[in-house]
Amino acid sequence: MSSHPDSSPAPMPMPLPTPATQAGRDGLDALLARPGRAVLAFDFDGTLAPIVPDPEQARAHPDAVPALAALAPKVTSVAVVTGRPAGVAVRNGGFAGVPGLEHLVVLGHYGAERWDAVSGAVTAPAPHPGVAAVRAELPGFLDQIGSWRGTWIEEKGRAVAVHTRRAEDPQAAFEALREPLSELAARHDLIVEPGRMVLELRPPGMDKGVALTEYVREVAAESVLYCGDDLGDIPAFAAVDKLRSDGVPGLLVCVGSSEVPELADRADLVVDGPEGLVRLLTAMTDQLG
Ligand SMILES: O=P(O)(O)OC[C@H]1O[C@H](O[C@H]2O[C@H](CO)[C@@H](O)[C@H](O)[C@H]2O)[C@H](O)[C@@H](O)[C@@H]1O
Repeated sequence: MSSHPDSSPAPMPMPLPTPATQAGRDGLDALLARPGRAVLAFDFDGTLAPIVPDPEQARAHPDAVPALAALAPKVTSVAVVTGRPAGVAVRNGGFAGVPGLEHLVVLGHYGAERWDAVSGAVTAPAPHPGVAAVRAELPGFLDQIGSWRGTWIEEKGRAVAVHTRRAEDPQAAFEALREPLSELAARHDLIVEPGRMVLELRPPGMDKGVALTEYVREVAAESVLYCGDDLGDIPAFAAVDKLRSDGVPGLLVCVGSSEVPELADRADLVVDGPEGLVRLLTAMTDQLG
């Protein structure tokens, strides 16, 4: 066999996995049959970006943005739907100015904020007054209910999050703080959004399911793929279920983890970490030619 670059064989296309459910297979078939009418939406942390102890250090997997950029021109739209502020997801994801992602949309704060690559601007509602009140009260409140060493507060602008991943016992800290933080949130007309070793106090009225459904309608998509890894993605999974019952085929993909087993149970396809998602995106791109 010659090793000359001109005569080297073309790389083998990445094999496309088969979804475990009929609804998922229908969703994937519809997406591949009419990619020009499909929306692909992805969570950020744990899905496009590996989980790390410090949220500031989270970055998209190095192959994730190139994989999205290769696939995006073949479909109607690619969106990132995240609990992060939209601007933070854009920065940590490295999503701005990427050829192929000229029409990317990032729906931040569970859909309350929106960044789009066309304008490069973020639109957002007025801040909820409860967030400022909770921000002021939270440090003293945490001291009062007991010291969970390693627990810390993430300032998110339109929300505040209490992280337990770096506590001595992350799960015990999460469980112990959940109820008191729910009461604190309720006193200020906020809700608690639980996630992977994090309890976020944020305004009510928006979730990833509402955000995804509105976006699918806005771009008149005829099929949808949603991929996530966390509890905050469950409303988006439920939204895809509802869209399917309304006649819009969909594929639910879970980036599996031992921290959120319930999401894998609801998915049509489970992939192994952001690397597994990159393999899926590459296989879809290969399939679409
Ligand atoms: O909707 P997402 O994009 O999944 O964002 C949800 C939360 O993600 C971040 O926290 C998670 O990722 C961190 C970095 O890997 C990790 O340290 C933490 O334990 C995870 O919960 C982010 O910090 C939160 O604000 C988001 O709500």
